Amino acid sequence: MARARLNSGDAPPDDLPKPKLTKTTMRKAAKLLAYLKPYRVKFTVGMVCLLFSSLTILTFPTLLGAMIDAAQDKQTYPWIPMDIQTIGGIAFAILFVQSLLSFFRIRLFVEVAEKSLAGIRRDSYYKLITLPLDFFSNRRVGELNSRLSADLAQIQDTMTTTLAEIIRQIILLIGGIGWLFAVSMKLTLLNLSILPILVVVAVLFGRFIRRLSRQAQDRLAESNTIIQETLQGISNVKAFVNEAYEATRYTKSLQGVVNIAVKGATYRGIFASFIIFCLFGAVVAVIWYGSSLVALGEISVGDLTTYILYSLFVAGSMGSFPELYANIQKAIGASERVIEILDEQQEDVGLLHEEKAIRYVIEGNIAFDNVTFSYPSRREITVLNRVSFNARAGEKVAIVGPSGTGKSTIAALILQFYMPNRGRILFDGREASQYPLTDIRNQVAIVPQDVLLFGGTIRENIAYGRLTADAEEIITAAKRANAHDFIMDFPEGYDTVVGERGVKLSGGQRQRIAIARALLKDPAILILDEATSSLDSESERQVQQALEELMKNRTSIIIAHRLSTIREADQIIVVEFGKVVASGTHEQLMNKGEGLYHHLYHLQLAHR
Ligand SMILES: Nc1ncnc2c1ncn2[C@@H]1O[C@H](COP(=O)(O)OP(=O)(O)OP(=O)(O)O)[C@@H](O)[C@H]1O
Repeated sequence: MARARLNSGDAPPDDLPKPKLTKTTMRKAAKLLAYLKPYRVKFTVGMVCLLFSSLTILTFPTLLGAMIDAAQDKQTYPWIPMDIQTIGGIAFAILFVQSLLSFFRIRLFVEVAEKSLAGIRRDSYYKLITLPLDFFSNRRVGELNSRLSADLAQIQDTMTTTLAEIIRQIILLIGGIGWLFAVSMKLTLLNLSILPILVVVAVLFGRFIRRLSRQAQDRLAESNTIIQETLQGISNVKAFVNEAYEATRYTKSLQGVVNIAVKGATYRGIFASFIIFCLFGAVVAVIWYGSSLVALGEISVGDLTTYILYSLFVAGSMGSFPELYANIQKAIGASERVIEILDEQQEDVGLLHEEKAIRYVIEGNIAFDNVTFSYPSRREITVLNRVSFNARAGEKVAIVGPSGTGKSTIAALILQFYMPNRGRILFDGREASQYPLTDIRNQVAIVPQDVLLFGGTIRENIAYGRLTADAEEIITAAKRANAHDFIMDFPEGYDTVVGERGVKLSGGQRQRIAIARALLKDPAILILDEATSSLDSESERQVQQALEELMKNRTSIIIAHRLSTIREADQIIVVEFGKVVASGTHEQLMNKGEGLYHHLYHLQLAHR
């Protein structure tokens, strides 16, 4: 049964998993009902409207039957006057009340559902942004996002329509069957012996057809992937002269779509004729038998009309239950997954601006004391093994080593994205755990390898370093980061929108924006994850200059890929397979005459 959507948001996809309805799953889902609590008065009023609007609908068949009987000078029920005009008037009055009740029901339910859903959405988002990084490393963010929005859309659909619909259909079903028995016991028994069989067959057949059409959709999606792939890699297709191969591949895939669609059409055709035959067959049977009862004088024509109308109600609600039940199942599965996210353990990060204020100032001394670490998602691999080093406030410390040895992991640990399994990380001689998490992150800035800018203006992107910065401070930071000139070259200057819908910035430009952002933050500790991809020499010079400016007066941890840039470092730490294998200044390490650093340095010189 197709129902119009009354709410915002995307329609939930059909393929949401449906869990078994058990006590535990229901109890979990019920947790979300707490979000309805603040709106319980409106919800209750909505329920009352729903109850009365469903009950009023049930009076119509009786009234209409009585009207037909009144036309033949018969009075079916003593409590309904035998006058067409009066009955017509009553019917319209009830209709009016019913419409009013329906309006309030829909209006209140949608309001309550939207408001409580906004609460669930808000809490899920708050939770997501305060979850530790580990949570995200196990999941693909795009998937998480679409999963969550599909789940929330399903819950929303259930809250706004499915719940109300179930209650309405139950009232119609019970009330309808009650009235059917009241009108004619014999007819009802005949009817009840056919209807359920019909409904069951229809539901089963319907499910089979739905599966077929889903297969057709999947096939179509597959063939669309071919188009997408080839268009994205069109230069490859052309370079390898593989047009013919792709054309055949697509044609084959299309043939598959057609085959399955035609198969679906055959079954759909059978199904439609079967349903039409049975539905009308049932109507014919009831009217046939009913008419003979009328002929025998057992029931009146009005009764027969009343009866037919009630049977339609009952059949309608029986038919709607499978879909409603499936929706509830999906909603419960969706709630479970949302609850799982809401129950995750979050980091100790507040969501109020006041909570950002720094309580313990860090001067900039960092020490790693025998730190051993493996990522929670890959416990079996020890990424850092008893790593120790000491960076005094204001020093430049470079970390070098082959790719994949754990350099970026050291940066992630300084930022407290993860906690060491063993050993300690100290800031100014105090253990990291003694500081509030926000204090550490507020006083450490990172200029990452791959700078991600948000889809806003350049001004907003720089201000992300310190949201309270004024226009002048932003410009000063940009000037110090060698970014001001290129920003002013854009017609809209600082208001230039970057990212997908705006200007695409070059790697070097993005880095300078990130440097300006870090300058604005003015941290005690700076982590510089050098970009692996090399910039052209002019851009490189500009970035290098900006970095020198940024590194002044603070502790800098440089994860270096180009050894030429770190010759001046106060200390170079050489890491291999997660262990510190050597440390010292450039001269000290070179003077050894052998070792990893020496080797790497010569390797890079040779590649110049
Ligand atoms: N989130 C993560 N979950 C699990 N393993 C990870 C994660 N991030 C990195 N690793 C693994 O940890 C090891 C160290 O990675 P890391 O990024 O610290 O190396 P790196 O020295 O910075 O490398 P590069 O120089 O290539 O940037 C690698 O084997 C990597 O596969």
